[in-house]
Order: sequence, then structure tokens, then C-alpha cells
Amino acid sequence: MSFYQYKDYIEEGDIVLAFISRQAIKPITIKKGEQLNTRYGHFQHDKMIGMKYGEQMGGARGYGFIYLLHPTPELWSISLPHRTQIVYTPDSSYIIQRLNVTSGTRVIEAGTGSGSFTHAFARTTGLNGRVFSYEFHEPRYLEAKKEFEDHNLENTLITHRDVCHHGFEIETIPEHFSSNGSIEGDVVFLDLPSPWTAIPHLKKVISTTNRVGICCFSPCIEQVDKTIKSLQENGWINIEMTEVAGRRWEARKELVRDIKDVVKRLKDIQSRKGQGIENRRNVKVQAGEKREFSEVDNDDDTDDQKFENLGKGYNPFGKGIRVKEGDENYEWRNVTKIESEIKTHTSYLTFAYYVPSKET
Ligand SMILES: C[S@@+](CC[C@H](N)C(=O)[O-])C[C@H]1O[C@@H](n2cnc3c(N)ncnc32)[C@H](O)[C@@H]1O
Repeated sequence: MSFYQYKDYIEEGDIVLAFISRQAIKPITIKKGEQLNTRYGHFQHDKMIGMKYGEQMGGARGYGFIYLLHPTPELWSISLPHRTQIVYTPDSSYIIQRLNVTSGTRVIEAGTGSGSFTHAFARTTGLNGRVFSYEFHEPRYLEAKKEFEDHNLENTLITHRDVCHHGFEIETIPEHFSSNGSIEGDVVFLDLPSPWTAIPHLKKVISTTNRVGICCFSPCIEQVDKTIKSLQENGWINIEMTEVAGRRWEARKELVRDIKDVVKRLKDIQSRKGQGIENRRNVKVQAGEKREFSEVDNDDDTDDQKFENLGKGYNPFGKGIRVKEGDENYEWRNVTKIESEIKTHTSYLTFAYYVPSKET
């Protein structure tokens, strides 16, 4: 199993993302004799072995079902064990394309945190690329290191380091990460509380031949301000700040109503108003009542019955009978609706570039 290459069939030792519901995706490592217990049923690992990734699996004694999904960085980011706040796919995918991260890119990332973005970098840069990730919190570093080994992220090297105080240089880099002992990063991603203190250390580890891109991920505008100053002081150019604001778009069909419907509707309201007043006047006269009445329409007919009475068969404004969206007997137009409010602010993304001078 690997995050780089997909395979068809599940084997012992593989990681499977058990899709229980949209809100519950559980990573499991397949081990003979074990079972996954969920509130929807029990699922034996033995039966998963040999099944195809993507297949639906029924629970023991016929209760419940799950889907057995192949791990991807996108699914991993919504199922991983959180050790910190993480970068989600809407931000990571934007950063990856904007910084032109591709197969063979050498990435410098700090801090590693829960390793959510590390997986996306590792998959995109592939076996020809390299990811140098740094984390100063020891337990988090150890967990991430084990996780990257378990997930076969062979192109990723994690280092236990405070990059703001001690920089990014690595004394002994394994041969397959660098043949000349230098990191030569093409892309830098900083998700740190104070990226401006790490920026001055970057010059020693970035590429001396290619243009280098950086993205600093900070939730507060004050952090952006300090980061921009540090970038400018350290020779970074083309500085721009962006925010990715996710919104759900709903696509559906809306019933087309024509002007004749509107006119009929207005006439109907008028006539019902008049009829209502008349009815109540008669009732009052019969009952000999003296109390005042309002012009509220409390006619018992539904809007839809009224329209049927008008020969329309269906009231395009009313309650009552529901017309199924897309019903071929009516005319529809395709519309899109967006959420009126943006509910999430993740972080500000500050981008910049460094062009090595001719001398270097
Ligand atoms: C918000 S988390 C990063 C999350 C990560 N981008 C992800 O997608 O999972 C920030 C991490 O930076 C680490 N950190 C903070 N300051 C650091 C420093 N000076 N050097 C190295 N790591 C640092 C923290 O321990 C924390 O784990």
C-alpha cells in the first residue's frame, strides 16, 4: 500500500480507510484475526483481505455496511488522528498548484504538525521529489516519523528541530535525499506561529539555481504583516497574500413561471378576498353578530384546489401538492445557489519568490 501508487486488492498490512459515513472515515491496518467494531456493525479484517479497494462490505450477521477505500492524502486529511490544527485540501491543493509543486520538486515544510500537508506534498512530488519536514515538539515528531514509515513515505525526511532558532540545515542527510549534502529546496511551506523568525534561515537551504516559491500559512493578519516585512528584508519578491474561502454551491432546477400564472394568481387573490368578505358578512348577518371582522382569507380551499378550479391543474406558487424537481410535464431552468455566509476562515496564505543572484 502506498500513497504514491494505487493498487486494486487489499492485502494483510495494508491501510484501509473504512468509510462508515461522511462524518466517520476510520483508518485501519489490516491484520488477520482482528475486526472493526462500529455502531453500524462488525467487520472482520480476514474478510477484507482479497477484497477490492472501493468495494462495499457487509457487516457480520448481515448488519450494516462500510466502503473499503484506498488511502489518498485528501481522504487522509479528513480521517487522520489530529495532533494539531491541520491544513485541509482546499488550501493544500491551491498552494500546491500555485507554487507549481510537481513530480521531482524538493519541498521544505515546517512544522510537520499532524502531517496532513506532508502527505499531499509526498504524493505530488513522488519518488523523484523530496520532502524535508521539521517539527520541534518531540512526541509529535516521533508520532509523525512512525506514521511516515508506516505509510511508506520514502521521499520524506522528518527532522526534530526548532527551525526559528536553529534553522533548517541537516548535518547528515541520507544519500538518497541529497548527493552533495545540501537540501536545495525549490518550494517552502511554513505553518508556524512566527514564520518571520524562520525566514532569515532559509537562504542556506534553498535552491541556488532555480527560482524558489514560499507560502506562509497564518491565521492572523498581524502575523502576515510581520511575515511580509521579513520576506522583504530577506530579498523575497512578488509578495502576495490570498485567502481561500470555501463555499458550497448547490445546483438545482427551478420551475419556470410565466406572466399568465402571475396574473391568474393576482386575480385569484382578489376574488378570494372579495368572496371571503362576502361569506363572513352573510355569516354575521345570519348570526346577528356585531363584532368587527378582518379581511383575512380563511377560505378552506387550498391554493392547489383553487388552481385546479381555475383549470390550471397545478398552483405554481402554492403549498400542498409537491411537483417533483425535473418533472417532465413542467418547464424548468437550471439554477445555482450559494451559501449566503462564509463560515470558515482557515488562514491567510502569503506567497513570495526568491530568485538566486548570478553570483550564487
Ligand atoms: C499547525 S501545526 C502544522 C500542521 C500541518 N501543516 C498539518 O497540515 O498537519 C504547527 C506545528 O508547528 C510546530 N512548530 C511550531 N514552532 C516550530 C518551530 N519553531 N520549529 C519547528 N516546528 C514548530 C508545532 O509544534 C506544530 O506541530
